[in-house]
Amino acid sequence: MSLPSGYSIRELKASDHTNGILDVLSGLTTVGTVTANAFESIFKQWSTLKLSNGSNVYNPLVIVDSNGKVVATGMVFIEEKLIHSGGLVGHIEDIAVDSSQQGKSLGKFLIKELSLIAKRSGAYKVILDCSESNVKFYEKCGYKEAGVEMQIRYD
Ligand SMILES: CC(=O)SCCNC(=O)CCNC(=O)[C@H](O)C(C)(C)COP(=O)(O)OP(=O)(O)OC[C@H]1O[C@@H](n2cnc3c(N)ncnc32)[C@H](O)[C@@H]1OP(=O)(O)O
Repeated sequence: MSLPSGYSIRELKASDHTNGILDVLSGLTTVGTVTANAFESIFKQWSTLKLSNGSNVYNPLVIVDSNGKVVATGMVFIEEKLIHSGGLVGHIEDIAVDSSQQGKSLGKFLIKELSLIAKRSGAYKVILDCSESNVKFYEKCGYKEAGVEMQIRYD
């Protein structure tokens, strides 16, 4: 599977603050105020954290169009556990494809790349939470329903 012509995938950069990523994420949920300083500080924190095996904990990716504008984004966060002999679990988070770019397999490509990062980092599984309306999409990406999400909110 490859990206459509004109699109490319890469790791998030500190300079992506002004590159459309926050607009893309607003198609997923409320983004709120993220100043350039806050973006840089979060980016630095994500870039710094490492697992015991040296792999990155945070792995944010973006897909950009031929003008370099972010049109899709998502990340896999790798959790280091005590169980499963110090096993690693990937958590797919904050997946969003710009509304004008949906249906071009960008989301599927992004999930494939994020899942591969988790596998290469040593994860024994990758999990995610999604709405009922996105179940079919994740099934097309090879994921299967397992368990029920529970939450308590403080916002
Ligand atoms: C862990 C999380 O972050 S969950 C939150 C996911 N994000 C959102 O809901 C934000 C808004 N939605 C989006 O950003 C996008 O619609 C996404 C990420 C859900 C899908 O991205 P797209 O690039 O549009 O999907 P893509 O074109 O790769 O679709 C892959 C396949 O899934 C199918 N598909 C995509 N979305 C859906 C859906 N909601 N229901 C059923 N099938 C779907 C496509 O038809 C395609 O099928 P095919 O391979 O047989 O042709």
